Amino acid sequence: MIRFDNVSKTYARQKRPALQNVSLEIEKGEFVFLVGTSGSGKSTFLRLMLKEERPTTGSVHVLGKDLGRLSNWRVPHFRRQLGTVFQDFRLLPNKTVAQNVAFALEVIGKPRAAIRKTVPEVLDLVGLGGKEERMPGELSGGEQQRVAIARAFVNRPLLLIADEPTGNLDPQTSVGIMKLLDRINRTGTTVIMATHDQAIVDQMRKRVIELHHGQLVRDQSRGVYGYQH
Ligand SMILES: Nc1ncnc2c1ncn2[C@@H]1O[C@H](COP(=O)(O)OP(=O)(O)OP(=O)(O)O)[C@@H](O)[C@H]1O
Repeated sequence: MIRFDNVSKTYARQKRPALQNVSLEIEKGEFVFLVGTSGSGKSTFLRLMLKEERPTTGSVHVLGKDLGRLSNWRVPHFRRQLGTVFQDFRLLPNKTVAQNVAFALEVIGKPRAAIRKTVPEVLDLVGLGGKEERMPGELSGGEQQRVAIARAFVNRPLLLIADEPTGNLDPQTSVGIMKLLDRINRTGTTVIMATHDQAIVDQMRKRVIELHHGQLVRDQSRGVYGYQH
């Protein structure tokens, strides 16, 4: 599903590489935590998977495609097969909860009738049934993140990429969000999540990949957070 072959990335005008000789494989259906101190390369790793950045050397394969050979005009179609969730939710503030989720389907040309049916289903799945007409500003942080997850999942992506999805949430709310991501993972969606949340990584006991100064220093199944920060 995902393969990094000897991937290094040095940003323009930087001396130190953000990623250095990273090789790994992630299989379909896995749940993977990406950990490491600030600046260790986690976001760079995720951006390479989305083809938002290109490696300086090495190759990245995602969903069977060599991203180095994927032409730019195919990138939007490629990204539609991935769902993304971020720390800061990134909802459209002037659209309702339902409109935020519907928008993800409108941009890919889904028929109206299908949208009308799917949006309430996915909002129920994330525990937001009854809040369809609220504006994002009228929701708690945890609820806003549930909307973001609904939006990411409504296309049934094969891969969900989450960059610190619990970074702005209190511990109890974070547990709810993790239960939801776990449920999504159980439907067969591969989940890759960058995080600084020690309690969550220790609780979930999933595969843990640790980066340090851009190098892969640990790859552990049923792992723990493993370092002090
Ligand atoms: N667009 C960029 N241009 C130049 N340097 C960058 C850019 N993005 C990241 N870097 C550098 O690359 C290194 C890795 O950064 P990255 O954002 O991948 O780390 P991270 O592990 O996600 O950190 P954090 O946990 O703080 O989000 C850092 O030294 C950072 O300063």
